[in-house]
Amino acid sequence: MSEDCALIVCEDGYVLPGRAWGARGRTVGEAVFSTGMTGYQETLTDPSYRRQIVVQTAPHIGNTGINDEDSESRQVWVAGYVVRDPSPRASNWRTSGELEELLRDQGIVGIRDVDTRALTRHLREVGSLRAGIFSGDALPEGANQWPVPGYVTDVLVSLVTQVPPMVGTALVHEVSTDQSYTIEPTEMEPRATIVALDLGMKAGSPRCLAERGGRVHVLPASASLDDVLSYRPDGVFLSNGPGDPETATHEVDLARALLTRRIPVFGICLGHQILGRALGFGTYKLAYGHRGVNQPVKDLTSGRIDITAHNHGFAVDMPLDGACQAPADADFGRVEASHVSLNDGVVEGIRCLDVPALSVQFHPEAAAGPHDGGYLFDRFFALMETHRA
Ligand SMILES: NC(=O)CC[C@H](N)C(=O)O
Repeated sequence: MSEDCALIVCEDGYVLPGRAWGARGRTVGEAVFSTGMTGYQETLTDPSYRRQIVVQTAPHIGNTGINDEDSESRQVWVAGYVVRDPSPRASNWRTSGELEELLRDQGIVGIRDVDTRALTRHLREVGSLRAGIFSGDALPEGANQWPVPGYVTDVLVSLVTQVPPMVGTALVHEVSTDQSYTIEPTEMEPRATIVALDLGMKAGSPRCLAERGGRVHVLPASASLDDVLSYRPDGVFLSNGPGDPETATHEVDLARALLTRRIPVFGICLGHQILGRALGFGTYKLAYGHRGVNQPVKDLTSGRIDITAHNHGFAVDMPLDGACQAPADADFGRVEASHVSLNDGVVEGIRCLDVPALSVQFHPEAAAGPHDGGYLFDRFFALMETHRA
């Protein structure tokens, strides 16, 4: 193997060789694959990827470098990055830097020249796994040969299994803003006052709200009900975010209090899972999740099929065959699944019939991805308007 060798090692002992890329050293996290052909900058800066090692199935990554517009937050959040064939040179009119420089500057350990197709097939067969990327000084003696000797793999697997599994892991507090701030509507008078709870929010969501006339007060995830109510919101937005939704007890209690007060609620991804739990449904871990910008979802209300952006490893466990009583509280009335994934039948949206709340598991804000789901922001505004009237 080459001097600059690197390894990706999964907790079940599956190992693939590659070459060091980005920062050198060692990183551990949950290995997940993303099928997006575009949008690597948005993926890297999506806080929902906290503590995950992202494998890109698209073989060419970095072709357009990085630019000053496409980041979804203030930093790269992925724990590690696995690619097949990074572009040796970025070329695009918006390029402000090379991707590898960004990874190196932010200390993100990556690996290139990996057989990402084999790794993805492995993750599809056995499910998401904890994994580690090792390069430079983090490679133990004997690792520089292929196949890697069993005793070396054993040492690396023992390091990988030190990271706790994603089930039961709370990460929102690691990524949420610690300061509140306000985003003004884009080129129009405010139409609605919205509180957005930042659970690891991508920049695209408040942008979509502001473009429709929302004055968006972004609050830390730890905000209390009184903090939220002090803004006299027309509606509350629950953002995307990392970790297991079962750990989001504070946010679930907050959502329940909002439902009780009939304040319109709109949730995306983790926000959707929180609304689901607030209504009394469980959440569960998917085998390998949905990640990418090319996922077909059916809107069960209209029958329309959208191609949507996804990034979720968990899902809400609720019936798909029509409305039922919200299990948590009779006061919340009836609720139904509003969207379904056409790949695997996973629930992708919730519609409340008696309280003003809706949510989607996918990403209508796109960034990256198609804008097919943009109408959901319009539904939230319609809900706020009807409710105000
Ligand atoms: N993008 C998100 O909000 C992800 C939600 C949750 N952490 C999951 O993996 O399912």
